[in-house]
Formats: sequence, C-alpha cells, structure tokens
Amino acid sequence: MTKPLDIALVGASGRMGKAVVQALVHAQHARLAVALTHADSAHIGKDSGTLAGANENNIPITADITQVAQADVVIDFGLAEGLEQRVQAYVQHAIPAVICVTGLTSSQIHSLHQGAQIIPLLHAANTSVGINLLAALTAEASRVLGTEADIEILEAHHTRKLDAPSGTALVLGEAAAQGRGQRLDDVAELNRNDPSHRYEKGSIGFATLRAGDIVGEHTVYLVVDGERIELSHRVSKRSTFADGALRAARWLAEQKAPGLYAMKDVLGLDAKG
Ligand SMILES: NC(=O)C1=CN([C@@H]2O[C@H](COP(=O)(O)OP(=O)(O)OC[C@H]3O[C@@H](n4cnc5c(N)ncnc54)[C@H](OP(=O)(O)O)[C@@H]3O)[C@@H](O)[C@H]2O)C=CC1
Ligand SMILES: O=C(O)C1=N[C@H](C(=O)O)C[C@H](O)C1
Repeated sequence: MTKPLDIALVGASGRMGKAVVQALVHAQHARLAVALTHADSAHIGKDSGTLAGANENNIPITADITQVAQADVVIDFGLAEGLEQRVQAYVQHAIPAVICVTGLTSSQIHSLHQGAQIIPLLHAANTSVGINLLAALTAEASRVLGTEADIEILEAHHTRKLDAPSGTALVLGEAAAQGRGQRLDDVAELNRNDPSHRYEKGSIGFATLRAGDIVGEHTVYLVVDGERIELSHRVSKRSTFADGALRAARWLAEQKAPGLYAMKDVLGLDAKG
C-alpha cells in the first residue's frame, strides 16, 4: 500500500483551513501532518481537528513554520501578510506548495515567481473545478466577441472577506483580456462603483458586493449591442474549494520540475485559474 500524502496546512484555524481539515478526515490518499498559523494567533496549541468541528486529531496548531519539513506538500490558506517569508520557508525545506491566498501585492507575486524557480509552486485564487472552466469559457467568449463587447465582472462574497476585487474576479478578468489580446493591467477598472471614474470603451470593469455568508459568486457580463452573455458561477460550500486544493496538492506533489503552476495545469485547461 502506498504511503498517504502528508499535508502541512497553513491557515488551519481559518474558515478554509477548517474546511481542509474536515476534507482530510475522509481523504483516501492524503492526511494532515502539520497544522500551522501565525505567531500572534489565539489558536496556537489548540487541537486542529476539534477546532474544525471534527474529531480530536492530536495535531495541535503551531506557528513553527519549520515543521513544514515533515510534510510532502503544503496547502497555504493563510492570509497575504507574511506570504514572502512563508514562501522562503517552503523553498528552504524544498516542499512544494499550493498557494490559495488572494489579495497579493506585486512584491508577493514576485516572490512566487522567484520561489518557483527552485521548487514547484501552484497559485490558485480559486480551486473549484467550475470556476476554472468558467475562466476558459470567458476567454473563448471574449475572443469571439472582440473589443466590441463591454466586459464587466461582478463578484459577491461574505462580509469577512478582506480583499476586493476577489482573486477569482481578477483571474476571470485576465482570461477576458487575454481572449481579446489585451493585458489586464492596461484595461482594468478595479472599482466600477467609483462614480468619479468615467467609463472607457475597451476597459474591463470590476464590481464588488459584500453580504452575509455568501461563499463565493462570480458573473462575467459580455455585452454587445442588442444582446448579452452572463457567465456565472456560485459556490455554496467551502468543501468545494477544499476538495480542489487537495486535488491540486496531489498533482503538485508529483511534479519533479520547479515552476509556477495553476489549476489549469491540474485540470488540463487553457485559461489561467
Ligand atoms: N483558492 C481558493 O479556492 C480560495 C481562497 N481563499 C483565500 O484564502 C485565504 C483565507 O481565507 P479564509 O479561510 O476565508 O480566511 P480566514 O480569515 O478565515 O483565515 C485566515 C487564516 O490565516 C491565518 N493567518 C492570518 N495571518 C497569517 C499569517 N501572517 N501567516 C499565516 N497564517 C495567517 C489565520 O490565523 P488565526 O485564525 O489563527 O488568526 C487563519 O487561520 C484568503 O486569502 C481567501 O481569499 C478563500 C476561499 C477559497
Ligand atoms: O475569501 C474568500 O472567501 C474567497 N476568496 C477567493 C477569491 O478571492 O477569489 C475565492 C473564493 O471566491 C472565496
């Protein structure tokens, strides 16, 4: 029998971390090895299974990042703060890592590219299968409609979400821009709700809604004169993201070559996810 994949989970005390702990209880070929958080956390020392609402697992939550060395692969659902240092630790211990964090600064994105020259890293703003299919569909619709289409992206999430627009909305924006031969940075209007910004033809706009416990919803509008397409995706439970992260971890652990991978590589799709 092959040994199960040992997972080091960063952000184990968070909403997504708990969902991954729960998913690992029933996982066939993977198990929780290390449960991590940051040094100022109120959860250090707590049992990660109990905290997640599962059975006690005798894996206490720790802030000792060197413990990633005990695992085969990292799943990082921590926050953006401190990501550069965490990536350095993954590189130092030569542990491939699935980075699921959003709201990254350009310097944090740069640190992923640097780390990926040495170890396999996978960055996924959204690990659901459906959203990565939606990105591929968005790229194709944008390619066919061209710059005549107005493209607007609306995302809705729970009120605790820290970043806006969501990482997923930006991925969909990149797919839309790429589909019609643009660079998102050149055409993105990140806050369509701001009335002081005038609409510019060819821009890709983002709008954000925060309400209650919405897990994650995204709609891409592609509008031409007389008709419109709405490509929508809704997630109703965090286990969808957790299952996708485990799938990505299993795939990444098998990669021998360093590189910055994406969900599209895991799923065999063309658009970035
Ligand atoms: N890729 C995907 O599919 C998805 C990605 N996300 C993204 O995942 C991230 C986490 O989301 P969510 O679980 O809702 O957030 P939470 O706020 O619920 O959890 C954040 C977790 O990160 C920990 N943490 C905070 N600061 C640090 C740090 N400096 N270093 C390490 N860990 C830290 C927190 O610790 P403590 O609680 O102990 O203070 C907590 O465990 C967000 O960026 C979110 O956008 C979310 C859903 C799906
Ligand atoms: O913070 C969240 O909750 C989510 N964040 C991700 C994002 O920013 O795209 C993915 C998902 O939609 C939930």
